[in-house]
Order: sequence, then structure tokens, then C-alpha cells
Amino acid sequence: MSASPDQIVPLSASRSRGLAGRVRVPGDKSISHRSMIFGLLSVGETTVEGLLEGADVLATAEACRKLGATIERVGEGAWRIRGVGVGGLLSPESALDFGNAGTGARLMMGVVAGHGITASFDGDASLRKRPMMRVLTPLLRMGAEIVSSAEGGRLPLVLRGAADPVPITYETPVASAQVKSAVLLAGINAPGRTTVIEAEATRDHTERMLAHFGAEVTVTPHGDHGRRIVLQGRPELRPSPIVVPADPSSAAFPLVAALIVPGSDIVIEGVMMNPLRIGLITTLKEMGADIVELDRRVEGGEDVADLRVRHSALKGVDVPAERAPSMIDEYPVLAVAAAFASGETRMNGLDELRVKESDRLAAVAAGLAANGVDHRIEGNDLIVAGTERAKGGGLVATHMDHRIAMAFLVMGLASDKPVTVDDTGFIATSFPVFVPMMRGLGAEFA
Ligand SMILES: O=C(O)C1=C[C@@H](OP(=O)(O)O)[C@@H](O)[C@H](O)C1
Ligand SMILES: C=C(OP(=O)(O)O)C(=O)O
Repeated sequence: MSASPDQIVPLSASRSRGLAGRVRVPGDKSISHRSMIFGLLSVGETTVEGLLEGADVLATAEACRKLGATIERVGEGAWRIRGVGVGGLLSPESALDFGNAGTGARLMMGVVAGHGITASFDGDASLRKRPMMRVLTPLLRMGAEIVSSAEGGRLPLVLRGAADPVPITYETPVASAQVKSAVLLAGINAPGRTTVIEAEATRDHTERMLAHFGAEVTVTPHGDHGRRIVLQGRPELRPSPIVVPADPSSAAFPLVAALIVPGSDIVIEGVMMNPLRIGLITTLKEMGADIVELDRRVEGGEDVADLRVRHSALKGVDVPAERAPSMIDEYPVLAVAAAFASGETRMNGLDELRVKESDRLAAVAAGLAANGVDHRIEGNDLIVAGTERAKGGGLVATHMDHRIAMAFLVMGLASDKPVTVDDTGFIATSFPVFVPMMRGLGAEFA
């Protein structure tokens, strides 16, 4: 296991020989959070296999316990949740602490908003800085009330839910699966149809899980890239078994590492290929990456494939803004790949990166600068001038952000001099076995 978020553990990565081997990265974080929440919202026992046992998901599990669920771990990645059902939630006796996790906090605000209960929400210093009004604005329209909050509706906050939430039609002003999901989760207990319209389609795990648990949900195209989701409220959710596929956002790290470390040839098994999550793979293929999908199949209701990845000569590309939702968490590691490409890579429309665990646009730019990679920011676009190498030698400030830590450790595996990240503790939020798994492929970390 890697360090945990409450320890500060720096680590250096240095030039490695070709990576080799087969790995399976942990379960998808988005589906893992939702497994706990849907388990809570159905009466009876939900079984989960392949759960991501990262700090973010464990915080959501703890919150579900405080709201009335009985949750037990029965084996590695195997969990059982006994839920209380829609309408059956209890007001928790202590604050729900989501640690570093935006997904857990925001989705649970939706759940609480749709129930006549009051709950306190809190998180770590990173989560306390992140905007919450984006979910609270529609939830207030549905009848929830903010009892108290930090400035601008930020955490810590106390939310009083609505016993009879009002079903609304909501057009999301930002492309965010968390906002969409919060509204739908509140809408589960609303008498009538709750509609969410998104201009850009975002990950659809909540919609899929609603259907899997027996709710009536319809999804139709909206405009050029968007969707309209209609949920019929007050369904009786049936506990349903969940098999969590491997997280494409975690797979991104060994994948890019294999592309940039000369001589690499690896296989990453069972990676979820949900079309709304694979923008990085599309982009890397455009850059000339040798990624072959082997044994494409369906597991747990999602397309998955084993990805064979070999070191590749990459070239710079233009990444369209409308692709951002399908690779939103992958830009830090794409910026690293871009440094090792020839020519400019332009990543357009990265405004949402500014409100993640850190300001990722600033953190990536600082990390590139510290390691001698030419780049610039124009508005919300990041342009990396690739020269097929990075000098390295830099110390990267990770700002409590797991993806910044992992992306720059990957850079160090192929840069001229080692790259040091100031803290690896937060890697445990999403990919607790990152360090040992990468070492197993041949990564030099010290
Ligand atoms: O719904 C989800 O599970 C997530 C949605 C995304 O956030 P936004 O909704 O803020 O884009 C993503 O960055 C996050 O890691 C997980
Ligand atoms: C943005 C992320 O997660 P969250 O919003 O759940 O903190 C992430 O994992 O990159």
C-alpha cells in the first residue's frame, strides 16, 4: 500500500528500463462511490465485487453507515451493504467527513437534500476550498435548505433536506457528472419526474446504476454533444449485485508510463471502456500511441478490454474542448505524455481543472516548469511544447492532489534527471497500490 493522506511522504522517480508485465488497476472510483450510495438507498443486501478501497470511497462508506446502512467488508474488494431504502435515512449524529473527495460530498448532498433529515458535511483543507454552490443551487430549488456554511456555500456546511423534494428540470451550467448526479439522487425521493439536461454528456454511471437498481430512467440526446435524463421519482430500488470494472482514470498512469519509457510493453487488464471515460485513449491514439484493445468484453454491465501498451513515438495534437468531460481527470498525465511528444499539444477548455483537488492547471504548469518543459497557458487552454524529453530534476508541489503526484512520478520514469513529488500520501484516495504496482512493472521509485 502507498502512504495515507495523513502522512506526508515525498518520493522520487528516476529513469527506468522498459516497463513489463500485466497489471489490473483498482476498481473505478465513480462506480465505487455510487455502489455504496445505491446500497444505502435500497432495502436489503447489495453485494459489491472489485470495490476501490481508497480513502475517498471509504469516506463515502462511513457516511452511508452514519445514515443507517450496515456495511461490511467480506474479502478483498468484496463488500456487503444492507440499505435502509429511499425515505428510510436517519439524521446522522456526527458530521459526514468526506476527506479529499468531491464526488462523495456532492453526491451525498443530493441524497440528503431529498430526505427530511439534517446532516453536516465536512472535508479536508482541499475539499473545503472547492465550490459547492454548483450542487446546492439546484438542491435548494428542490426544497433543501442550507442551515449554515462557510463562505460561498463551502464546507463545512449543514444541510436540511426536504421530506417532499420538488421534482425539477435542471439545465447544468457546467459539464459535471457530480452536479447531474446530485440532482438525480435528490430526485429519487421526489414525487414526479426530475429532469437533468446537460449540454455536454458527462460520465453516466448514476443513470446506469439507477436503471440497474430498477428505477425508470430515460436518456435521450440533446443538442450536438448533450443528453436529457428523465427520472421517475420514488422507485423502489432493488438491491442488485455490482461488479466494479478497473478504473480508466487509474489505468492512465501505467499507460502513459509505458508509452514514454523506452522499451516498455505492458498489459493493463479489464479496463472500463465506457465511451464517456476514454477521451485519453482516443487522444493518445491520435498522438500515435501503440495501444491495442485485447479481448473486448462486457463485465458488470460495462465494456472492458485488456490494453496492451508499448513505448511509442508520440506527436503533438489539438485536444478539442468538447472531449474534456470524457477525460477530465486525465489532463495532468496527458500533459506529461505531451512533454515526451514531438511538437505542440494544445489542450482546450480546461476551466474545470481549476476546481479539482487543487488548481490543476496551475499545478501542472508549475510541475512542467520545475522540470524544464516548455509550455504556456492561454485563457483556459494549456499548450505543451513537446521535445520528446523532460529535463526533470524538479521538486513538484502536489497540493493534496493525488493526480498531480502520480502524473509527475510518471514523468520521472523517463526524464533525464529524477523528479521528486513533495507528497504521495493523497495517492491513497484513488489508487492505494500505485507505488507497489508501478514498481512491479519496473518503475524506479526511491
Ligand atoms: O461523478 C463522478 O464520479 C466524478 C465526476 C468528475 O467531477 P465533475 O463532476 O466535477 O466534473 C470527476 O472529476 C470526478 O473524479 C468523479
Ligand atoms: C476530481 C477528482 O475527484 P473528486 O472530485 O471526487 O475529488 C479526481 O479523482 O481526480
